[in-house]
Amino acid sequence: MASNQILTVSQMQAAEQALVDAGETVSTLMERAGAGAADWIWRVAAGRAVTILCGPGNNGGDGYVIARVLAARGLTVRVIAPFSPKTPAARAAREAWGGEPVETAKGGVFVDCLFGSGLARALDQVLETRLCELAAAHDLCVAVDVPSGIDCDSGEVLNDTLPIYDLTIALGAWKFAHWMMPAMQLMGERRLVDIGVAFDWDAAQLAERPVLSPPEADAHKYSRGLLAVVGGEMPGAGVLAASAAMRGGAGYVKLYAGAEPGLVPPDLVVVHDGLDELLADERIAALLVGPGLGRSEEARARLAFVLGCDLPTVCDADALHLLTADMLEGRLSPLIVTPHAGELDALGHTFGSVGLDRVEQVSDLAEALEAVVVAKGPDTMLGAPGTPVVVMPPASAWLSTAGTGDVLAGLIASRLAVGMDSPLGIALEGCWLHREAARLAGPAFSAGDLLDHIPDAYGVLL
Ligand SMILES: NC(=O)C1=CN([C@@H]2O[C@H](COP(=O)(O)OP(=O)(O)OC[C@H]3O[C@@H](n4cnc5c(N)ncnc54)[C@H](O)[C@@H]3O)[C@@H](O)[C@H]2O)[C@@H](O)CC1
Ligand SMILES: [K+]
Repeated sequence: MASNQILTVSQMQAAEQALVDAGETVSTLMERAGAGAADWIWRVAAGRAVTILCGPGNNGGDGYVIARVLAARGLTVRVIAPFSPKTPAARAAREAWGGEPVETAKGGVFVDCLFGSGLARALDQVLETRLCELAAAHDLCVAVDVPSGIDCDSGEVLNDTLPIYDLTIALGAWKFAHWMMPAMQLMGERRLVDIGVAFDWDAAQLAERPVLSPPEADAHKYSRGLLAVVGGEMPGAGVLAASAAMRGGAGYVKLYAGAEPGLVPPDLVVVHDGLDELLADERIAALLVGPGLGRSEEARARLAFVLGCDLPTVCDADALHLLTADMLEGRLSPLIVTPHAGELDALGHTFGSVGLDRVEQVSDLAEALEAVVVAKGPDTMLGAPGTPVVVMPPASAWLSTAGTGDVLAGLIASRLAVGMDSPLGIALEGCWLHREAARLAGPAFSAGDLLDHIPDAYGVLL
Protein backbone atom coordinates (compact mmCIF):
# COMPACT_ATOMS: atom_id res chain seq x y z
CA MET A 1 0.00 0.00 0.00
CA ALA A 2 1.31 3.47 -0.82
CA SER A 3 2.26 5.18 2.40
CA ASN A 4 3.82 8.34 3.69
CA GLN A 5 7.19 6.78 4.36
CA ILE A 6 10.32 8.49 3.09
CA LEU A 7 13.11 6.05 2.23
CA THR A 8 16.81 6.53 1.71
CA VAL A 9 18.33 4.93 -1.39
CA SER A 10 19.67 2.04 0.69
CA GLN A 11 16.30 1.53 2.43
CA MET A 12 14.68 1.55 -1.03
CA GLN A 13 17.14 -1.05 -2.30
CA ALA A 14 16.45 -3.22 0.76
CA ALA A 15 12.70 -2.86 0.20
CA GLU A 16 13.13 -3.85 -3.45
CA GLN A 17 15.25 -6.84 -2.41
CA ALA A 18 12.57 -7.90 0.11
CA LEU A 19 10.01 -7.91 -2.72
CA VAL A 20 12.34 -9.93 -4.93
CA ASP A 21 12.97 -12.39 -2.06
CA ALA A 22 9.21 -12.74 -1.75
CA GLY A 23 8.95 -13.86 -5.38
CA GLU A 24 8.74 -10.67 -7.45
CA THR A 25 11.29 -9.89 -10.16
CA VAL A 26 12.88 -6.54 -10.95
CA SER A 27 10.98 -6.70 -14.24
CA THR A 28 7.59 -7.10 -12.59
CA LEU A 29 8.41 -4.19 -10.27
CA MET A 30 9.53 -2.11 -13.24
CA GLU A 31 6.35 -3.04 -15.07
CA ARG A 32 4.25 -1.87 -12.11
CA ALA A 33 6.28 1.32 -11.68
CA GLY A 34 6.22 2.12 -15.40
CA ALA A 35 2.50 1.41 -15.77
CA GLY A 36 1.70 3.58 -12.73
CA ALA A 37 3.84 6.43 -14.05
CA ALA A 38 2.31 6.03 -17.53
CA ASP A 39 -1.17 6.50 -16.00
CA TRP A 40 -0.21 9.91 -14.65
CA ILE A 41 1.60 10.93 -17.85
CA TRP A 42 -1.36 9.84 -19.97
CA ARG A 43 -3.62 12.08 -17.89
CA VAL A 44 -1.42 15.17 -18.11
CA ALA A 45 -0.57 14.58 -21.79
CA ALA A 46 -4.25 14.81 -22.72
CA GLY A 47 -3.55 13.48 -26.20
CA ARG A 48 -0.28 15.34 -26.78
CA ALA A 49 2.87 13.59 -28.02
CA VAL A 50 5.31 12.32 -25.38
CA THR A 51 9.11 12.34 -25.55
CA ILE A 52 10.96 10.05 -23.13
CA LEU A 53 14.68 10.44 -22.38
CA CYS A 54 15.97 7.02 -21.24
CA GLY A 55 19.18 6.49 -19.26
CA PRO A 56 21.25 3.31 -18.86
CA GLY A 57 19.79 2.01 -15.58
CA ASN A 58 16.41 0.93 -14.30
CA ASN A 59 15.10 4.50 -14.40
CA GLY A 60 15.66 4.26 -18.15
CA GLY A 61 13.96 0.85 -17.99
CA ASP A 62 10.88 2.51 -16.49
CA GLY A 63 11.00 4.86 -19.50
CA TYR A 64 10.75 1.98 -21.99
CA VAL A 65 7.77 0.54 -20.09
CA ILE A 66 6.11 3.98 -20.15
CA ALA A 67 6.81 4.26 -23.90
CA ARG A 68 5.20 0.88 -24.59
CA VAL A 69 2.13 1.53 -22.42
CA LEU A 70 1.47 5.01 -23.83
CA ALA A 71 1.97 3.90 -27.44
CA ALA A 72 -0.52 1.08 -26.86
CA ARG A 73 -2.99 3.72 -25.67
CA GLY A 74 -2.60 5.55 -28.95
CA LEU A 75 -0.25 8.41 -28.03
CA THR A 76 2.64 9.44 -30.26
CA VAL A 77 5.73 8.40 -28.29
CA ARG A 78 9.34 9.31 -29.07
CA VAL A 79 12.24 7.78 -27.15
CA ILE A 80 15.67 9.41 -26.95
CA ALA A 81 18.35 7.01 -25.75
CA PRO A 82 21.84 8.46 -25.29
CA PHE A 83 22.85 5.17 -23.60
CA SER A 84 22.05 1.57 -24.31
CA PRO A 85 20.31 -0.17 -21.39
CA LYS A 86 22.80 -1.74 -18.96
CA THR A 87 20.63 -3.76 -16.60
CA PRO A 88 18.80 -6.99 -17.55
CA ALA A 89 15.40 -5.51 -16.62
CA ALA A 90 16.04 -2.33 -18.64
CA ARG A 91 17.21 -4.38 -21.65
CA ALA A 92 14.07 -6.51 -21.46
CA ALA A 93 11.88 -3.39 -21.20
CA ARG A 94 13.53 -1.89 -24.28
CA GLU A 95 13.01 -5.10 -26.22
CA ALA A 96 9.37 -5.26 -25.18
CA TRP A 97 8.93 -1.66 -26.37
CA GLY A 98 10.53 -2.63 -29.68
CA GLY A 99 10.66 0.87 -31.24
CA GLU A 100 13.54 2.87 -32.72
CA PRO A 101 14.94 5.79 -30.66
CA VAL A 102 15.09 9.24 -32.29
CA GLU A 103 17.84 11.87 -32.00
CA THR A 104 15.64 14.70 -30.81
CA ALA A 105 12.01 15.86 -30.54
CA LYS A 106 9.95 18.84 -29.50
CA GLY A 107 6.42 19.74 -28.42
CA GLY A 108 4.10 17.90 -26.04
CA VAL A 109 5.26 16.26 -22.84
CA PHE A 110 8.88 15.62 -21.92
CA VAL A 111 9.57 12.71 -19.56
CA ASP A 112 12.90 12.46 -17.73
CA CYS A 113 13.88 8.80 -17.25
CA LEU A 114 17.59 9.55 -17.48
CA PHE A 115 18.63 8.74 -13.91
CA GLY A 116 16.77 7.91 -10.72
CA SER A 117 18.07 6.76 -7.38
CA GLY A 118 21.22 5.31 -8.99
CA LEU A 119 22.68 8.73 -9.92
CA ALA A 120 26.26 8.66 -8.68
CA ARG A 121 27.60 12.07 -9.69
CA ALA A 122 26.59 15.31 -11.40
CA LEU A 123 25.50 15.07 -15.05
CA ASP A 124 28.32 15.89 -17.44
CA GLN A 125 28.01 19.08 -19.49
CA VAL A 126 26.69 17.29 -22.59
CA LEU A 127 23.90 15.53 -20.67
CA GLU A 128 23.03 18.64 -18.66
CA THR A 129 22.65 20.68 -21.86
CA ARG A 130 20.66 17.95 -23.60
CA LEU A 131 18.30 17.56 -20.66
CA CYS A 132 17.71 21.31 -20.38
CA GLU A 133 17.23 21.77 -24.15
CA LEU A 134 14.72 18.95 -24.32
CA ALA A 135 12.82 20.27 -21.30
CA ALA A 136 12.69 23.75 -22.87
CA ALA A 137 11.45 22.35 -26.19
CA HIS A 138 8.32 20.79 -24.64
CA ASP A 139 5.13 22.19 -23.10
CA LEU A 140 5.22 20.13 -19.93
CA CYS A 141 7.99 18.30 -18.06
CA VAL A 142 7.61 15.17 -15.95
CA ALA A 143 10.36 13.55 -13.85
CA VAL A 144 10.08 9.83 -13.18
CA ASP A 145 11.05 8.88 -9.63
CA VAL A 146 13.26 11.98 -9.20
CA PRO A 147 14.61 14.68 -11.50
CA SER A 148 18.02 13.68 -12.92
CA GLY A 149 20.90 15.54 -11.29
CA ILE A 150 19.80 15.57 -7.64
CA ASP A 151 20.93 13.52 -4.66
CA CYS A 152 17.99 11.47 -3.36
CA ASP A 153 19.12 11.30 0.27
CA SER A 154 20.36 14.83 0.93
CA GLY A 155 18.21 16.81 -1.49
CA GLU A 156 21.37 18.36 -2.92
CA VAL A 157 21.19 19.66 -6.50
CA LEU A 158 24.38 18.43 -8.20
CA ASN A 159 24.21 20.48 -11.43
CA ASP A 160 24.15 24.25 -11.85
CA THR A 161 21.30 24.22 -14.35
CA LEU A 162 18.49 21.70 -14.28
CA PRO A 163 14.90 21.88 -15.56
CA ILE A 164 12.02 22.72 -13.26
CA TYR A 165 9.40 20.00 -13.64
CA ASP A 166 5.62 20.30 -13.65
CA LEU A 167 5.19 16.85 -12.14
CA THR A 168 7.43 14.34 -10.37
CA ILE A 169 6.20 10.76 -10.06
CA ALA A 170 7.86 9.02 -7.10
CA LEU A 171 8.15 5.26 -7.49
CA GLY A 172 7.52 2.90 -4.58
CA ALA A 173 8.15 5.45 -1.82
CA TRP A 174 9.06 9.08 -1.28
CA LYS A 175 12.74 9.93 -1.17
CA PHE A 176 14.08 12.78 1.02
CA ALA A 177 14.80 14.87 -2.09
CA HIS A 178 11.07 15.10 -2.81
CA TRP A 179 10.59 17.09 0.40
CA MET A 180 13.98 18.66 1.12
CA MET A 181 15.60 21.83 -0.09
CA PRO A 182 17.00 22.61 -2.54
CA ALA A 183 15.89 19.64 -4.71
CA MET A 184 12.21 19.98 -3.80
CA GLN A 185 12.09 23.25 -5.75
CA LEU A 186 12.48 21.30 -9.00
CA MET A 187 9.67 18.82 -8.38
CA GLY A 188 6.46 20.62 -9.32
CA GLU A 189 3.43 18.55 -8.28
CA ARG A 190 4.38 15.28 -6.60
CA ARG A 191 2.57 11.96 -6.97
CA LEU A 192 3.45 8.55 -5.58
CA VAL A 193 3.05 5.26 -7.46
CA ASP A 194 2.60 2.19 -5.27
CA ILE A 195 4.67 -0.82 -6.29
CA GLY A 196 4.02 -2.90 -3.16
CA VAL A 197 6.86 -1.67 -0.93
CA ALA A 198 6.18 -2.72 2.69
CA PHE A 199 5.90 -0.30 5.60
CA ASP A 200 9.24 0.20 7.35
CA TRP A 201 9.13 1.19 11.02
CA ASP A 202 12.63 2.67 10.72
CA ALA A 203 11.67 4.98 7.88
CA ALA A 204 11.13 8.72 8.04
CA GLN A 205 7.57 9.87 7.45
CA LEU A 206 5.91 12.65 5.55
CA ALA A 207 3.67 14.34 8.14
CA GLU A 208 -0.03 13.61 7.93
CA ARG A 209 -2.61 16.23 8.75
CA PRO A 210 -3.65 15.91 12.41
CA VAL A 211 -7.23 16.06 13.65
CA LEU A 212 -7.76 18.54 16.50
CA SER A 213 -10.64 18.47 18.96
CA PRO A 214 -12.92 21.29 20.04
CA PRO A 215 -13.05 21.97 23.81
CA GLU A 216 -15.11 19.60 25.97
CA ALA A 217 -18.64 20.79 26.78
CA ASP A 218 -17.61 21.43 30.41
CA ALA A 219 -14.26 23.03 29.54
CA HIS A 220 -12.99 26.11 31.34
CA LYS A 221 -9.93 28.23 30.79
CA TYR A 222 -7.69 26.19 33.09
CA SER A 223 -8.89 22.79 31.86
CA ARG A 224 -8.02 23.87 28.31
CA GLY A 225 -4.51 24.74 29.47
CA LEU A 226 -2.71 27.70 31.01
CA LEU A 227 0.41 28.75 29.12
CA ALA A 228 2.99 31.17 30.47
CA VAL A 229 5.13 32.93 27.88
CA VAL A 230 8.36 34.22 29.40
CA GLY A 231 9.67 37.20 27.48
CA GLY A 232 12.70 39.44 27.81
CA GLU A 233 14.28 42.59 26.53
CA MET A 234 12.43 42.66 23.15
CA PRO A 235 8.82 42.31 24.27
CA GLY A 236 7.18 42.47 20.81
CA ALA A 237 8.21 38.90 19.98
CA GLY A 238 6.67 37.64 23.23
CA VAL A 239 3.41 39.50 22.47
CA LEU A 240 3.31 37.94 19.00
CA ALA A 241 3.97 34.43 20.33
CA ALA A 242 1.40 34.86 23.12
CA SER A 243 -1.16 36.24 20.64
CA ALA A 244 -0.70 33.13 18.46
CA ALA A 245 -0.94 30.90 21.53
CA MET A 246 -4.30 32.48 22.50
CA ARG A 247 -5.68 31.20 19.17
CA GLY A 248 -3.97 27.79 19.20
CA GLY A 249 -6.20 26.00 21.71
CA ALA A 250 -4.87 27.00 25.16
CA GLY A 251 -7.58 28.42 27.42
CA TYR A 252 -5.44 31.01 29.13
CA VAL A 253 -2.19 32.70 28.12
CA LYS A 254 -0.12 34.89 30.42
CA LEU A 255 2.87 36.86 29.20
CA TYR A 256 5.70 37.70 31.52
CA ALA A 257 7.07 40.79 29.80
CA GLY A 258 10.68 41.47 30.62
CA ALA A 259 10.25 45.05 29.38
CA GLU A 260 7.31 47.38 28.74
CA PRO A 261 5.54 45.72 25.80
CA GLY A 262 3.72 48.77 24.40
CA LEU A 263 0.43 47.96 22.71
CA VAL A 264 -0.96 44.67 24.01
CA PRO A 265 -4.24 43.00 22.98
CA PRO A 266 -6.84 43.49 25.72
CA ASP A 267 -7.39 39.75 26.09
CA LEU A 268 -3.72 39.02 26.84
CA VAL A 269 -2.80 39.02 30.52
CA VAL A 270 0.59 40.66 31.00
CA VAL A 271 2.61 40.25 34.18
CA HIS A 272 5.51 42.64 34.75
CA ASP A 273 7.27 41.26 37.79
CA GLY A 274 7.29 38.29 40.07
CA LEU A 275 8.38 35.59 37.60
CA ASP A 276 8.93 33.10 40.42
CA GLU A 277 5.45 33.81 41.75
CA LEU A 278 3.95 33.41 38.26
CA LEU A 279 5.70 30.12 37.62
CA ALA A 280 4.77 28.78 41.05
CA ASP A 281 1.14 28.66 39.87
CA GLU A 282 0.34 24.95 39.83
CA ARG A 283 -2.26 25.45 37.15
CA ILE A 284 0.42 26.24 34.53
CA ALA A 285 0.36 23.48 31.92
CA ALA A 286 3.22 24.67 29.70
CA LEU A 287 5.87 27.34 29.25
CA LEU A 288 7.33 29.13 26.25
CA VAL A 289 10.67 30.86 26.54
CA GLY A 290 12.91 32.45 23.95
CA PRO A 291 11.11 34.91 21.65
CA GLY A 292 12.51 38.34 22.55
CA LEU A 293 14.43 36.91 25.51
CA GLY A 294 17.77 38.53 24.57
CA ARG A 295 21.16 36.95 25.15
CA SER A 296 22.39 38.79 28.24
CA GLU A 297 23.46 37.16 31.49
CA GLU A 298 20.05 38.07 32.87
CA ALA A 299 18.43 36.23 29.96
CA ARG A 300 20.62 33.19 30.61
CA ALA A 301 19.66 33.14 34.29
CA ARG A 302 15.97 33.50 33.37
CA LEU A 303 16.18 30.60 30.93
CA ALA A 304 17.90 28.41 33.56
CA PHE A 305 15.19 29.32 36.06
CA VAL A 306 12.38 28.53 33.60
CA LEU A 307 13.87 25.17 32.64
CA GLY A 308 14.49 24.38 36.31
CA CYS A 309 10.72 24.51 36.90
CA ASP A 310 10.54 21.21 35.01
CA LEU A 311 7.27 22.00 33.26
CA PRO A 312 6.47 21.08 29.65
CA THR A 313 8.42 23.77 27.79
CA VAL A 314 8.99 25.14 24.30
CA CYS A 315 12.37 26.84 23.74
CA ASP A 316 12.78 29.09 20.74
CA ALA A 317 14.96 31.90 19.36
CA ASP A 318 17.47 33.39 21.84
CA ALA A 319 16.90 30.52 24.26
CA LEU A 320 18.48 28.19 21.69
CA HIS A 321 21.70 30.21 21.75
CA LEU A 322 21.80 30.20 25.56
CA LEU A 323 20.76 26.59 26.15
CA THR A 324 23.38 24.32 27.75
CA ALA A 325 23.27 20.73 28.96
CA ASP A 326 23.43 21.70 32.67
CA MET A 327 20.11 23.57 32.31
CA LEU A 328 18.42 20.33 31.28
CA GLU A 329 19.83 18.14 34.04
CA GLY A 330 17.18 16.32 36.02
CA ARG A 331 14.31 17.51 33.84
CA LEU A 332 11.55 14.98 33.30
CA SER A 333 8.93 17.10 31.52
CA PRO A 334 8.66 17.30 27.73
CA LEU A 335 10.86 19.80 25.95
CA ILE A 336 10.32 21.06 22.39
CA VAL A 337 12.94 23.21 20.66
CA THR A 338 12.13 25.09 17.46
CA PRO A 339 15.38 26.13 15.73
CA HIS A 340 15.74 27.72 12.30
CA ALA A 341 18.87 26.79 10.32
CA GLY A 342 21.18 29.17 12.25
CA GLU A 343 19.81 28.10 15.62
CA LEU A 344 20.12 24.45 14.61
CA ASP A 345 23.81 25.04 13.95
CA ALA A 346 24.18 26.85 17.28
CA LEU A 347 22.56 23.91 19.08
CA GLY A 348 24.75 21.54 17.07
CA HIS A 349 27.87 23.31 18.35
CA THR A 350 26.68 23.31 21.96
CA PHE A 351 25.54 19.69 21.94
CA GLY A 352 28.22 18.22 19.67
CA SER A 353 26.14 17.47 16.58
CA VAL A 354 28.39 18.94 13.90
CA GLY A 355 29.46 17.62 10.51
CA LEU A 356 26.21 15.70 10.03
CA ASP A 357 23.64 16.05 7.29
CA ARG A 358 20.37 17.67 8.28
CA VAL A 359 18.44 14.45 8.87
CA GLU A 360 21.22 13.07 11.07
CA GLN A 361 21.62 16.35 12.89
CA VAL A 362 17.93 16.59 13.76
CA SER A 363 17.87 12.97 15.03
CA ASP A 364 21.14 13.41 16.90
CA LEU A 365 20.00 16.59 18.64
CA ALA A 366 16.68 15.02 19.59
CA GLU A 367 18.63 12.25 21.35
CA ALA A 368 21.16 14.62 22.95
CA LEU A 369 18.51 17.01 24.27
CA GLU A 370 15.92 14.28 24.93
CA ALA A 371 13.58 16.70 23.22
CA VAL A 372 11.46 17.15 20.14
CA VAL A 373 13.45 19.18 17.61
CA VAL A 374 11.41 21.19 15.12
CA ALA A 375 13.99 22.24 12.51
CA LYS A 376 11.87 24.90 10.85
CA GLY A 377 12.31 26.32 7.38
CA PRO A 378 10.99 25.68 3.87
CA ASP A 379 11.47 21.96 4.58
CA THR A 380 10.52 21.73 8.24
CA MET A 381 11.73 18.47 9.78
CA LEU A 382 10.90 17.10 13.22
CA GLY A 383 12.94 14.71 15.31
CA ALA A 384 12.12 12.98 18.60
CA PRO A 385 14.17 10.52 20.65
CA GLY A 386 13.96 6.96 19.38
CA THR A 387 11.81 7.81 16.34
CA PRO A 388 12.66 8.43 12.70
CA VAL A 389 12.29 12.04 11.53
CA VAL A 390 8.99 13.41 10.26
CA VAL A 391 9.02 15.90 7.39
CA MET A 392 6.33 18.54 6.90
CA PRO A 393 5.01 19.06 3.36
CA PRO A 394 6.01 22.53 2.13
CA ALA A 395 4.13 25.58 3.37
CA SER A 396 3.55 28.99 1.81
CA ALA A 397 6.83 30.70 0.89
CA TRP A 398 5.24 33.94 2.19
CA LEU A 399 6.10 32.65 5.66
CA SER A 400 9.60 33.97 5.00
CA THR A 401 8.93 37.15 6.95
CA ALA A 402 9.98 38.38 10.40
CA GLY A 403 7.92 37.13 13.33
CA THR A 404 6.41 34.01 11.80
CA GLY A 405 8.80 31.92 13.91
CA ASP A 406 7.37 33.54 17.06
CA VAL A 407 3.90 32.62 15.83
CA LEU A 408 5.00 29.00 15.31
CA ALA A 409 6.55 28.82 18.78
CA GLY A 410 3.35 30.26 20.27
CA LEU A 411 1.20 27.71 18.45
CA ILE A 412 3.33 24.74 19.50
CA ALA A 413 3.39 26.01 23.10
CA SER A 414 -0.39 26.41 22.98
CA ARG A 415 -0.79 22.80 21.85
CA LEU A 416 1.62 21.75 24.62
CA ALA A 417 -0.62 23.49 27.16
CA VAL A 418 -3.61 21.61 25.70
CA GLY A 419 -1.46 18.47 25.93
CA MET A 420 -3.64 15.90 24.18
CA ASP A 421 -0.90 14.14 22.18
CA SER A 422 2.72 12.98 22.43
CA PRO A 423 5.29 15.83 22.34
CA LEU A 424 6.02 14.97 18.68
CA GLY A 425 2.30 14.94 17.86
CA ILE A 426 1.90 18.27 19.68
CA ALA A 427 4.74 19.84 17.70
CA LEU A 428 3.14 18.56 14.50
CA GLU A 429 -0.20 20.08 15.48
CA GLY A 430 1.49 23.46 15.88
CA CYS A 431 3.29 23.12 12.54
CA TRP A 432 0.02 22.24 10.76
CA LEU A 433 -1.87 25.16 12.32
CA HIS A 434 0.95 27.45 11.17
CA ARG A 435 0.96 25.96 7.66
CA GLU A 436 -2.81 26.16 7.28
CA ALA A 437 -2.94 29.73 8.63
CA ALA A 438 -0.30 30.71 6.07
CA ARG A 439 -2.24 29.03 3.27
CA LEU A 440 -5.41 30.85 4.26
CA ALA A 441 -3.56 34.17 4.62
CA GLY A 442 -2.76 34.23 0.89
CA PRO A 443 0.08 36.42 -0.38
CA ALA A 444 2.30 39.04 1.24
CA PHE A 445 1.08 38.72 4.82
CA SER A 446 2.90 39.90 7.94
CA ALA A 447 3.35 37.78 11.05
CA GLY A 448 0.58 39.85 12.64
CA ASP A 449 -1.76 39.13 9.70
CA LEU A 450 -1.10 35.42 10.18
CA LEU A 451 -2.71 35.59 13.63
CA ASP A 452 -6.08 36.46 12.08
CA HIS A 453 -6.09 33.20 10.10
CA ILE A 454 -5.30 30.83 12.97
CA PRO A 455 -8.97 30.32 14.00
CA ASP A 456 -9.92 29.28 10.45
CA ALA A 457 -6.82 27.08 10.27
CA TYR A 458 -8.04 25.44 13.47
CA GLY A 459 -11.39 24.94 11.78
CA VAL A 460 -9.73 23.11 8.88
CA LEU A 461 -8.10 20.69 11.33
CA LEU A 462 -11.18 19.97 13.47
N1 LIG B 1 13.97 0.37 -6.33
C1 LIG B 1 12.90 -0.18 -6.86
O1 LIG B 1 12.17 -0.88 -6.20
C2 LIG B 1 12.56 0.07 -8.27
C3 LIG B 1 13.31 0.95 -9.00
N2 LIG B 1 13.00 1.28 -10.23
C4 LIG B 1 13.73 2.33 -10.93
O2 LIG B 1 15.10 2.11 -10.85
C5 LIG B 1 15.77 3.32 -10.54
C6 LIG B 1 17.08 2.99 -9.97
O3 LIG B 1 17.74 2.24 -10.94
P1 LIG B 1 19.31 2.11 -11.03
O4 LIG B 1 19.84 1.74 -9.71
O5 LIG B 1 19.60 1.26 -12.20
O6 LIG B 1 19.78 3.60 -11.24
P2 LIG B 1 19.58 4.67 -12.41
O7 LIG B 1 18.57 4.24 -13.38
O8 LIG B 1 19.37 5.94 -11.70
O9 LIG B 1 20.99 4.73 -13.16
C7 LIG B 1 22.14 4.08 -12.73
C8 LIG B 1 23.09 3.96 -13.89
O10 LIG B 1 23.52 5.23 -14.30
C9 LIG B 1 24.94 5.34 -14.21
N3 LIG B 1 25.19 6.69 -13.73
C10 LIG B 1 24.97 7.17 -12.50
N4 LIG B 1 25.20 8.51 -12.46
C11 LIG B 1 25.62 8.85 -13.71
C12 LIG B 1 26.00 10.08 -14.30
N5 LIG B 1 26.02 11.23 -13.59
N6 LIG B 1 26.35 10.09 -15.60
C13 LIG B 1 26.33 8.96 -16.32
N7 LIG B 1 25.97 7.77 -15.81
C14 LIG B 1 25.62 7.72 -14.52
C15 LIG B 1 25.36 4.25 -13.28
O11 LIG B 1 26.68 3.85 -13.54
C16 LIG B 1 24.33 3.17 -13.61
O12 LIG B 1 24.70 2.49 -14.79
C17 LIG B 1 14.79 4.04 -9.66
O13 LIG B 1 15.03 5.42 -9.60
C18 LIG B 1 13.49 3.70 -10.35
O14 LIG B 1 13.24 4.61 -11.40
C19 LIG B 1 11.81 0.72 -10.90
O15 LIG B 1 12.15 0.32 -12.17
C20 LIG B 1 11.26 -0.49 -10.25
C21 LIG B 1 11.42 -0.65 -8.84
K1 LIG C 1 14.46 10.68 -13.62
